[in-house]
Amino acid sequence: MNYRRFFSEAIDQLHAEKRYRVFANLERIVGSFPRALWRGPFGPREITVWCSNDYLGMGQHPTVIGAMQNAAGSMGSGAGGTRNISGTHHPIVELEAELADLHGKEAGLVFTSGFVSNEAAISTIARLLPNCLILSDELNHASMIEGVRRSGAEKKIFRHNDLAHLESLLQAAGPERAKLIVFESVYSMDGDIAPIEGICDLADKYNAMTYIDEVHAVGMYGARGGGITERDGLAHRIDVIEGTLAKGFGVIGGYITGSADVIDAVRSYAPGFIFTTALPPSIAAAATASIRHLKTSTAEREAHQRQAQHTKDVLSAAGLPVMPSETHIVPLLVGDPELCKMASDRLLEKHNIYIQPINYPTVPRGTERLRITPTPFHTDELIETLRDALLETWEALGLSFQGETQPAAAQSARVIPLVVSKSGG
Ligand SMILES: Cc1ncc(COP(=O)(O)O)c(C=O)c1O
Repeated sequence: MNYRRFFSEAIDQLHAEKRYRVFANLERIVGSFPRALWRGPFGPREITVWCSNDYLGMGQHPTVIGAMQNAAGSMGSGAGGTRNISGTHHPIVELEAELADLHGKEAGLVFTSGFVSNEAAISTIARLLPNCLILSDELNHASMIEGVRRSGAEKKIFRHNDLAHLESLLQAAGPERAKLIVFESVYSMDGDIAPIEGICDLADKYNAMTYIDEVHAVGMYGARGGGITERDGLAHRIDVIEGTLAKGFGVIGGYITGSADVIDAVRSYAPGFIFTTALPPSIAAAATASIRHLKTSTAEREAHQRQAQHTKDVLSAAGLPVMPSETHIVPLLVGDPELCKMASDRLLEKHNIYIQPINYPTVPRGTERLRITPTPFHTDELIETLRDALLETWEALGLSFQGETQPAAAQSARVIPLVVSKSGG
């Protein structure tokens, strides 16, 4: 086999399918978020980032940066070992206790990323449970899908947020079989929320275990930032709550929380936890500082919600095809991969606005979109600048406004009803 040609053809294939990804080379500057330097083909240029998952801007919070600097200054840059072999430093132990408290659970366990936490925890839990059947929402994140696959357990996919379908699968499994329901609270591409209470009711009725991914909710929802399960008073009804330290908390790492026994089992059996170097103590210290800050300060959450709603209002009033979202995520329907990339390129090159295009396989074909994530630092003025740049881009590329014919698949991805004409706002 010609290995070089093989990989070159694999890349050609991605180009042909319009799936080849180009990274924007960015440089953040503390104090100026969401502004950043884009190191593009014409040299460094200042742009506004509209697609960061540092949803609350905690990555530039002085308390978080200070905690990281202090811990790095006193404890060094790396953990120096796996958790079992010299890598368990006090800041990690503190962080795990903080996370358990955040979700009202007995114990917490930290991983190097949210991806690893899902992959390691789901695969281990479902592998340990005898003859386990996993029931997985069809829109679950790739990290959960990897966990499901790796477990080797039988899986059934239930239609997105469809309680009736989930119930029929639970019923068919029979009362004796071990069952694990895995789902997210906030779905990151559409911004919708799972019917958590209904899923818990079904789990009780059919004696299933529940595992929720709160990656796009922790820090942002609930009185103390404990996510949608905290906001809705449902955390005690979920067996395992998983989250990230990289988005709302602005650092890096992932975690699970649950009963002491479940956490102990994952800690003892999950290769993704055991056979890898622990998070640096400085990262753990920064994450703890961020969580503690957001447990008591509501200013960031309130400003975030306000600016997210304002962005939705301004863009939909201008006739732009904002898809319905119950959360801070603002998806703008394009419906074609090439046009989606062209829109993103034009926004960056002509308007100094960075929004990464979201194409298949992250979203279904025909529902390609720009996924906009406002933060508390996106001012009203920046939102108006965004609207004007989007309007110019939509006109220049002949993209569909609200109420205009969309590509077939996009038609099923509803948009917020037209408020005023597309030139309005
Ligand atoms: C729903 C969901 N779960 C898990 C992850 C992985 O989290 P992390 O970025 O911390 O690896 C992501 C990442 O984007 C995600 O969207």
